[in-house]
Amino acid sequence: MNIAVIIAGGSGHRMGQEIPKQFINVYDKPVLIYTLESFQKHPQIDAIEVVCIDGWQNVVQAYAKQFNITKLKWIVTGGNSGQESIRNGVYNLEDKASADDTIIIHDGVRPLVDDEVLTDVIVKCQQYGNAVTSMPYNEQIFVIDKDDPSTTTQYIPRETLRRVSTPQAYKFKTLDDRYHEAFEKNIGIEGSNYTNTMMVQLGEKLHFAAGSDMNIKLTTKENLEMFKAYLNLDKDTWLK
Ligand SMILES: C[C@](O)(CO)[C@H](O)COP(=O)(O)O
Repeated sequence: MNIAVIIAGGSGHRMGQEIPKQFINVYDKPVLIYTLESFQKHPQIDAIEVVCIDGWQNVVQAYAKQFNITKLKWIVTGGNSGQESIRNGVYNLEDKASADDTIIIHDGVRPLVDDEVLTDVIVKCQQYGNAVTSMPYNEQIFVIDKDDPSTTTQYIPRETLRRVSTPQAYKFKTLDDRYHEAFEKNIGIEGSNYTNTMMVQLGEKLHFAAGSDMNIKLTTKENLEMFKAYLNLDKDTWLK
């Protein structure tokens, strides 16, 4: 089975809105539903779990019914951080998923994930045991000087870098075991950590899958405007 775990646990403070960003309506549809529709229509996705900010579970249920997200099987309450939310989603699958199932973790606020990106991350995970969506860097990256943070004297050659996003796919047993280990040992769970950085800190080798420039994360108001522009560029795909 291929199970999507959609992380919708954030409160959206960075966008300066009262309503969490995954629930903001764009052309009469919540951002989260655009994301769920991408998984709903992908033939290789068997089931969807949403990890949701507390208090919004009924809203997710109602929207899923309204927009016909029939693959949605479970709604789990998020935690106090991104890593706690993903962990809750993974632990909820312990009596539902098999060891070899592919678990596709995705940010609920990345609504423009397309079929090619989803297919590649699933295929690569089945081939290598895990896969993370990634893109090359096309800007130069300079390191902040620790004694004088508004200056720099060092850069990282961009050819040596990949920027990683979601979806990311992992085999269920490894993912579940690694979350237990990480929370027991307090490794890779603080601050801006995510499944990918936790896995690397625990010694796993990750495999790159194809990414897309369109697969933006809606963090700021400007991202939201960009999202609308993309929707209008390809109305047939996204605004049906
Ligand atoms: C993929 C990711 O950038 C972590 O590598 C993820 O999108 C981070 O999400 P966050 O909500 O900004 O922590």
